[in-house]
Amino acid sequence: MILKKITKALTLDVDCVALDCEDGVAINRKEQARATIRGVLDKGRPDQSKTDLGVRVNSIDSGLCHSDLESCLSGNNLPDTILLPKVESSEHLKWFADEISHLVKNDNKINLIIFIESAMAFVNLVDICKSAVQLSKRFNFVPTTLVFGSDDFCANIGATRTSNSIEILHARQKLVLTAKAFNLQAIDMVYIQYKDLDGLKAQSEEGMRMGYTGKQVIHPGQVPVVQEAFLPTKTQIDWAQGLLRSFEEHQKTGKVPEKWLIILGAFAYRGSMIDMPTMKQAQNIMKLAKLSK
Ligand SMILES: CC(C)(COP(=O)(O)OP(=O)(O)OC[C@H]1O[C@@H](n2cnc3c(N)ncnc32)[C@H](O)[C@@H]1OP(=O)(O)O)[C@@H](O)C(=O)NCCC(=O)NCCSC(=O)C[C@H](O)C(=O)O
Ligand SMILES: [Mg+2]
Repeated sequence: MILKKITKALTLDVDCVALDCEDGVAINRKEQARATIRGVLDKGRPDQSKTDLGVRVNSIDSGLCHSDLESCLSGNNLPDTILLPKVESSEHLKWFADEISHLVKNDNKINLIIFIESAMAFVNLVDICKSAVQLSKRFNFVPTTLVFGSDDFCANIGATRTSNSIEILHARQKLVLTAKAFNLQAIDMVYIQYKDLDGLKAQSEEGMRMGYTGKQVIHPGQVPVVQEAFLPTKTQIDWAQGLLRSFEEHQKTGKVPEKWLIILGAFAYRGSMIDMPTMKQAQNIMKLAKLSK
């Protein structure tokens, strides 16, 4: 990623900027990318910026990861997050924990975002998550997120891309399911046709409905479309607020609002049966709405 793009990325209203040493950088530019990233970290984050500043290092098996980590973890300003691509086993996590223990000298905890992007990674996914959680208790990193690396995944399993993405459906569902089991965020696949904003919107909304908490973006033009797709709509917020208000009222007064019909512990609200799972969905919507303010 060249400095011009990094500078622009740091002005965007995004949750995390990933400074890339990996697949966005040509093999003969790796040293230059490390030096540029070191310079950006040394300058410090722009004033008032709440954006998480991350570095995507090269994969452990590439043989380049140690030098990437050494460079980005060596100065006074550390990145908030390391994005570790092509993680395939708990051994990879052990290697990473050992590196971090040697390179991070103070008590700082670095966030870890794990890219899952091969058949072997999916076969070992539960072990990878267990290992990340266990190791984080003894080493100074915090696993926060799994990312679905769909492009590498398709290359790895020899899949052909289709318009309805059937070839990645199982993996896409497995990632979100496993992430949630370990209380990790799940970040959805990248949409590489960066000029096709309608296609991006449809894929983003699909990911959000599947339970993903966000999506990778590769171009500034993708940011507003993805943010809108992952935030609750006004209609959803009105529904959730109304439901929670009515429920609180009911809890206080013990009276059933007239519009509620109690049936075996459930009640009716705006024409739907509501029970505890639906209340939790309403709470999820409000939590997300508050986070986005
Ligand atoms: C895809 C691109 C190469 C297109 O770049 P470009 O032709 O320069 O686009 P534009 O002329 O439309 O750019 C308009 C302005 O926006 C800036 N820009 C473009 N992209 C970025 C960016 N990523 N971050 C910040 N700023 C950006 C341009 O500089 C222009 O600025 P200005 O002149 O001031 O108006 C390019 O978008 C790009 O390189 N994107 C990133 C590619 C990348 O990182 N790929 C790797 C990540 S995806 C992945 O890893 C997949 C995953 O691992 C998997 O396996 O699935
Ligand atoms: Mg990849």
